[in-house]
Amino acid sequence: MRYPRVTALDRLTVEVGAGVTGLVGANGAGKSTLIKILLGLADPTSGSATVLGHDIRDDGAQLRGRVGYMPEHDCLPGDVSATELVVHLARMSGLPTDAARERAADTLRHVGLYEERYRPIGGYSTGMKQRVKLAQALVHDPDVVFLDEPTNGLDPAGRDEMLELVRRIYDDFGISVLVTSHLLGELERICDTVVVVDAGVLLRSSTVADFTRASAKLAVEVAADPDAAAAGLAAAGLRVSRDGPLLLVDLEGDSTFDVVRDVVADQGYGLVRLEPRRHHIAEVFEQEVDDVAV
Ligand SMILES: Nc1ncnc2c1ncn2[C@@H]1O[C@H](COP(=O)(O)OP(=O)(O)OP(=O)(O)O)[C@@H](O)[C@H]1O
Repeated sequence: MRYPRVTALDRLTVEVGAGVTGLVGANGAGKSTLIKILLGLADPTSGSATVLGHDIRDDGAQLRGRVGYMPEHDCLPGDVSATELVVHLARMSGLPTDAARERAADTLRHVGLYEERYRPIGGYSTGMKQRVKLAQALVHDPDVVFLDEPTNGLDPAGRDEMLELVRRIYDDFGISVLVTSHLLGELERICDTVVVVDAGVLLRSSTVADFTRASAKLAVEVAADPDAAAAGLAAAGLRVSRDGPLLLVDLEGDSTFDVVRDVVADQGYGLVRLEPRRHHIAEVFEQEVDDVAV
């Protein structure tokens, strides 16, 4: 997708299956552009895409009937209530009036809007507005939803609640989700698959499990002084490094667990935690950058 001054998406080839998929990239990476193309709202300058088997160039109206869309920016009219807006949009999607009312009430309740839903949206907090945007994306029971930065502008507690809601869209209703964020960490928590885009170029697309594959280290936390415990474990023949209060022991096999247990018990270090370490996605990227730098 080329705009006059910038190539927003550059030879991006990606396939996304059912489940919750995260689309992550810095501001300007091309996430919103990709969503608008997939909705058939923006015409790519070259290339092709299909959504649920519909070609984006020819079947825009049909595919939008099966897709829900939560736009990024504040686009809600301030002088109507959440109920009025969501009922209206449900009817626009083809639901008869009674069904639209019923679905709107259910959906607003599901996203956590109760009595407030009868008040004008203009007086809502950012978190409530995000919930209205989410409700209207779900009200016509789509097969897939595209959520553009649903956690934008929310405080940490609001982010957690929104992420939980996003995950439940698939777990409770079987509606697949494509959700964008510039924060890798939050997508890692709720997504099955993550697609990483940078300046319009695909960096990586893989399952979160692949990203966060277990590293060959055992994280050990003890109540005693970690320096003393590190020395004790090293004396037993283990290779030990430190990550703050955590001791990272090279995992040679199952016997490493036994050696750690025995040393910690014999020396009375007081075991707090013993677990194979998993990478966070961000660490995988840092590692890849380090490898390239080396
Ligand atoms: N209508 C447009 N005309 C010209 N350039 C555009 C247009 N829309 C987006 N761009 C440019 O395309 C690039 C990708 O923008 P896009 O909004 O898709 O990124 P994004 O990853 O969604 O970021 P953000 O979260 O900030 O919206 C940016 O450089 C942006 O300035």
